Amino acid sequence: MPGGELLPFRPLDSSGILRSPRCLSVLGRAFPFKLKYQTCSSRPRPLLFPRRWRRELWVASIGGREKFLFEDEAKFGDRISDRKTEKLDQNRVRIKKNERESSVPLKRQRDGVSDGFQGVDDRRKSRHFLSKKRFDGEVDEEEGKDHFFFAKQRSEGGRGLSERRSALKVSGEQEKRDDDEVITKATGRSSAVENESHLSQTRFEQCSISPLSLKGVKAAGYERMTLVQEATLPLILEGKDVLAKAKTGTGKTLAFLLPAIEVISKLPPGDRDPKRPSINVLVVCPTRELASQAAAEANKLLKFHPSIGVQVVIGGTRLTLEQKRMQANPCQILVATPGRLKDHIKNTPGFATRLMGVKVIVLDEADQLLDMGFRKDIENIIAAVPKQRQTLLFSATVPDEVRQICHIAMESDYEFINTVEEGTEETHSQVRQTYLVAPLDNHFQILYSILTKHISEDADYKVIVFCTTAMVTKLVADLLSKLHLNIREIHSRKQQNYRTRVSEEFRQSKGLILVSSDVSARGVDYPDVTLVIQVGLPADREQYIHRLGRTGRTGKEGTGILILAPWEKFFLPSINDLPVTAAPLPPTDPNTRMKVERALSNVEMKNKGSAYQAWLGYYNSNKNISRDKTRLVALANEFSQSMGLHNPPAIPKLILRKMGLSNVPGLCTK
Ligand SMILES: Nc1ncnc2c1ncn2[C@@H]1O[C@H](COP(=O)(O)OP(=O)(O)OP(=O)(O)O)[C@@H](O)[C@H]1O
Repeated sequence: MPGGELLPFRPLDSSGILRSPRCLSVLGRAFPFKLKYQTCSSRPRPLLFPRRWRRELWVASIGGREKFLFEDEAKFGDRISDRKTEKLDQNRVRIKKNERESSVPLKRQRDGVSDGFQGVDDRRKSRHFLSKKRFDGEVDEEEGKDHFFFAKQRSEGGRGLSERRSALKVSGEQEKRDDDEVITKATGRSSAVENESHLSQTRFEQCSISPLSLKGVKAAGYERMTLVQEATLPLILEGKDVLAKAKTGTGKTLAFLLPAIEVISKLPPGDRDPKRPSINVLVVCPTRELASQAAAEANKLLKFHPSIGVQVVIGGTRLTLEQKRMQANPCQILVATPGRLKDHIKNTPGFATRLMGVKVIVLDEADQLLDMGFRKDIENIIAAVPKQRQTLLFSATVPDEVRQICHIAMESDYEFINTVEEGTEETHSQVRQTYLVAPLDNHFQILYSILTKHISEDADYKVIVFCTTAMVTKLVADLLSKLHLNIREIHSRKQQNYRTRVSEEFRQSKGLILVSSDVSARGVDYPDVTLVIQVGLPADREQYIHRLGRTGRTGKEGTGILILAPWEKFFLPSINDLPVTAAPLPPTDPNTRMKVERALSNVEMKNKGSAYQAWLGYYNSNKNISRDKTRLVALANEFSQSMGLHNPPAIPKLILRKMGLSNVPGLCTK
């Protein structure tokens, strides 16, 4: 978590009531969506923030002195929208209840909001199913075993494509045809530009999985196992806890789903009550898109297992709908995002009991889930499942710190499977990576030039442009639409049904650009992405790798471009072990510049103001930049100028105070 220790948000007093009308209107501007959710406009009256909300508002402290508002946009946005749907559900229940109990005095009905929250607090108090066990974060001395797993094909994988193609020729045309057929079946695309270094020589029928699972695997179009699947399957079937690291797009989802399904299919009949089956496999994913995708993959594999069901529970959808769905179609595999899972543990009758049947828990994108942003939720979830279980942690990046806290979830004798050979890159060799360094003022123009060039070169283009925050994503999407590019945007400030629709459209399409915040950075499997552009500083090395990993999946080729300002070059040493090379700047063309400037002048001022504030917040949470506040503001004002503004947008004084930016020269306040 950038920015250090987390402290409660200041303006809320201990009772959670915001009394100052001034604060309220300021907060109203800062978090309009939050106040909208509360169905309170910026009318100056006391506003009750429930206790659980107060935990969502943070002030971070650097070096114990400077305090500023910290917002993890993706997570925060998801949380707010979760609360919104949950609140709607509560209101519906309340209305029904009030309809039934028409004798309840009107005054009490009107006070329903606080009653409702009280009810939730009461429910929280009665969480007898949560153990008292605490995790103190101490490093376990006895680490698990490490397996740097190099299948015998690895050396082959290191070869260039042409060499690989001739190797295929030597080994016979028939084999090549077989392989082509497999890849075409699995991906719907020809293997002409595919590298197979992620695939092992082991076929699924060679491993000990049930005939029904094998049929499912074959029907999904998979023939040979990927390296990570080959390495982890026997260990998981043996009952081991496994931490697995494998490059992006190399089939980690199937690597944990397949053995998990096997575990369920081998459960004795006594453990399987068809009317109210317990949840046997719990998969936790950091984002909704990823959870839906994992559930879809599970459904594919379960095609011939009619008695095993899978359900997904994610924020942004109605809790009651999910409750009904789980009742109507009980499942043994549950895929969930942490926030919504916690809601079900608290609010869904019988859910906690069903969780006591968990035999396998999977943390997908484990390093992110075990990071500070999710850690508490994960600890609570782990406390809600039995101690006697198997734990699987998967990710493309496993920083040392994550290995040190693995014991939060796993037995000390867990196995560490690493399919990324030490000394080799964590990214794919078939993905060409470059970076450009240019003044902020030129970034929009450079982005536009790169996109138009790419589109002209590849009619089947499919591009993801990653931006630093949700509001900057919105701004860039607005700008590129005004430049008549075929754009979709996705970020945490969009409604879940919109996110699902756009995500599905992008999965199916070609000739489309997705402008995204980090909600698409990890795990999302969009086939055939041709180019990934990262504009501005990635949150860290891991995020750079995951974002880049949206292209070059399953051996396909791809390109990654990182656009930095000169003062962001400090990021480059953190990726200097990756094959990232400097690229020349696209030629400056006065016509393009004019076009971009004209489009910028048509972008709504409100969006520019929100982007400016979000930009300032994002870079203020980066230690390297926020150290010198005067410089930070000067840089933010460069960003403002790059949006075509002569004066920077005004920011509420309270927000600036929380950011630790009061009285910093160069800022406009309101
Ligand atoms: N054995 C296999 N043979 C061919 N394709 C496979 C195989 N296993 C998985 N795939 C395909 O590979 C693609 C990537 O899989 P998946 O999304 O699980 O990758 P990942 O390693 O989890 O990526 P990330 O690190 O980005 O989360 C999917 O489209 C999946 O269908």
